[in-house]
Amino acid sequence: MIEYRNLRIALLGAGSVGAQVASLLLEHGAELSERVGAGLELVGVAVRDLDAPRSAEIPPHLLTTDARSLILGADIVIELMGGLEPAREYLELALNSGADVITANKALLATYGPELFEIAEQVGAQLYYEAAVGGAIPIIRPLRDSLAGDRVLRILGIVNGTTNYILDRMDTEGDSLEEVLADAQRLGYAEADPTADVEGYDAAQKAAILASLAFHTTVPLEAVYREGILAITTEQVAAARKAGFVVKLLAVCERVVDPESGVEGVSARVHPALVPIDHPLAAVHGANNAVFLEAEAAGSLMFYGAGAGGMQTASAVLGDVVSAARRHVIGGPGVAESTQANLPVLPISSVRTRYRITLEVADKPGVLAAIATLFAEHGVSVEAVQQDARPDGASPTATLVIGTHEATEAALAATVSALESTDVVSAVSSVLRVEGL
Ligand SMILES: NC(=O)c1ccc[n+]([C@@H]2O[C@H](COP(=O)([O-])OP(=O)(O)OC[C@H]3O[C@@H](n4cnc5c(N)ncnc54)[C@H](O)[C@@H]3O)[C@@H](O)[C@H]2O)c1
Ligand SMILES: N[C@@H](CCO)C(=O)O
Ligand code: NA
Repeated sequence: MIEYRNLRIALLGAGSVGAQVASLLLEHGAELSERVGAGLELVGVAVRDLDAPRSAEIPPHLLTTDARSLILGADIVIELMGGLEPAREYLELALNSGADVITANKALLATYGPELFEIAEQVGAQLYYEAAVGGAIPIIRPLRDSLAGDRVLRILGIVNGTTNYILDRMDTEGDSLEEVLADAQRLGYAEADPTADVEGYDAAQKAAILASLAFHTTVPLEAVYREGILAITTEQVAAARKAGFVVKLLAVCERVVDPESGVEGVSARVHPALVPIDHPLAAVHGANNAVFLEAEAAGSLMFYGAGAGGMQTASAVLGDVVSAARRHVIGGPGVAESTQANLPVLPISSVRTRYRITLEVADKPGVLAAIATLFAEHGVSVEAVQQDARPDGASPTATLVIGTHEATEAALAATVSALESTDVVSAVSSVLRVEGL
C-alpha cells in the first residue's frame, strides 16, 4: 500500500452541486487519490445552516459555519455557494493563503475574474472553473489546453439550458413561452426568479468567460451585448421553422474588424438567433447545452451535453479537483490565465451578420420597389424576399419577409428605423439575426 501525502480539501456550500461534490469525493476519494498520487481528504463543508436538508448525506462532523477557518487550513478550496459576496472574499482569502481554488460561479468570474486571476498569478496558485460554463461539458479545459496552439475564430454557444428548453418546446409543441416557463420552473430547470435565464444575463456571463479565454483578452461583462427571449412568440418560431430555421438563444463570441476604423478586435453578444435546421446546434434539444467552435487549424468542433444538474456539474468540479491536486503533487507555479492578446472589445455596431426582417406592408404597386430602395440606400444587400399569400381581398396588407446578406448592425439598425418611419410599412414585426449559415 502506497503512503500518500494528504491534500486537504475545503468545500464552501452544500446545495445542488456542493452536496453532490461532497458525496462523490467521499465515495470515490480513494480511487481519485490513486489517479493523483496524493490523498484527497474532504476536511470540511461550510454551510449556512447545519440542519438544512440536503440532496446528499454529508457526515455531520464535516459541517461547519466557520468558512474562514476552514479555508485557512486547506490546500484546495471549492466554492459552490454562488453569488458575488462573500464568494469573492472567500476566494481571495483562499488564494492569498496559497490554496488552489475551484469554482462553478460564472457570475463571480464574469464580474471579478481579472482581479482573481491576477491574485492567483501573483501567489502562483491555480483557479479552475470548468463547471462555470456548460456544466458537465468540457469546454474550459479544451479552450485553455487542447486549443492553446490554435487560433479560435468564432464560438456559437447554447449555454443556457432553461431558455433552450423553452424555445425547443415552443418549436416542437407549439406551446407559448409563458406556458413552458411555468413548466420549466415546476421541473426545476428555471430558477424561482427566472430573470437571469430568460433575459440572457446567465448566458452573457458565460459569453464573457468564453470570449476572454478564447481570445486571450479581458472581455468585461458590460461589453457583452445582451437580448433575452421574452419577445419571441410562438408565431415567430413557427414561421422560422417553415423557412428552414430554429430559434436559439446564442452566445456569439468572434473576432471582428471595425468597419469604420479597420481596427481588429473581438465581440461577444447574446441574443435569440435563427439557426439553419441542418446546423448541429439546431439538434440541441431540451435543457442541453452545446458550444460550436471554429478554429483556424482545427476547423469546426462541437462540445455537447448536460449544461446543468447537481450531479452532472459535480463531474466537472471533480475533474478540476484532480487537476489541482496533480499540480500540488508535481509542484511549480500555476498556469496563468493569458490575456496577453489584449484585443479591443468592439461594440455590437461593428458586428456583421445576416438578418431576416418581417414587415407588414401595404399590398399595392410600388411598395416592394420602395422598400428595396430603402435597403440599398443604407448599404444592406437583400438576399431573398418572400411575400405571404393572402386570400383575395382579405386584407389590404401583406407580410413580407426579407433575408439579407451580411451587413453591419449599424447599417441594419439604420435600415430598420427608416422602415419604421416610411408610410408603406405598417409594422416591423420581427428582426432576427441568422447565425451558422
Ligand atoms: N445547479 C447547476 O446545475 C449549476 C450548473 C453550473 C454552475 N452552477 C453554479 O454552481 C454554484 C452553486 O449552484 P447550486 O445550484 O448548487 O446552488 P444552490 O443554491 O443549490 O446552493 C448554494 C448553497 O450555498 C449555500 N451558501 C450560500 N451562501 C453561503 C455562505 N455564505 N456560507 C455557506 N454556505 C452558503 C446555500 O445555503 C446553498 O445551500 C453557483 O455558482 C451556480 O451558478 C450550478
Ligand atoms: N440556469 C442555468 C444553470 C446552469 O448554469 C441554465 O439554465 O442553464
Ligand atoms: Na463545463
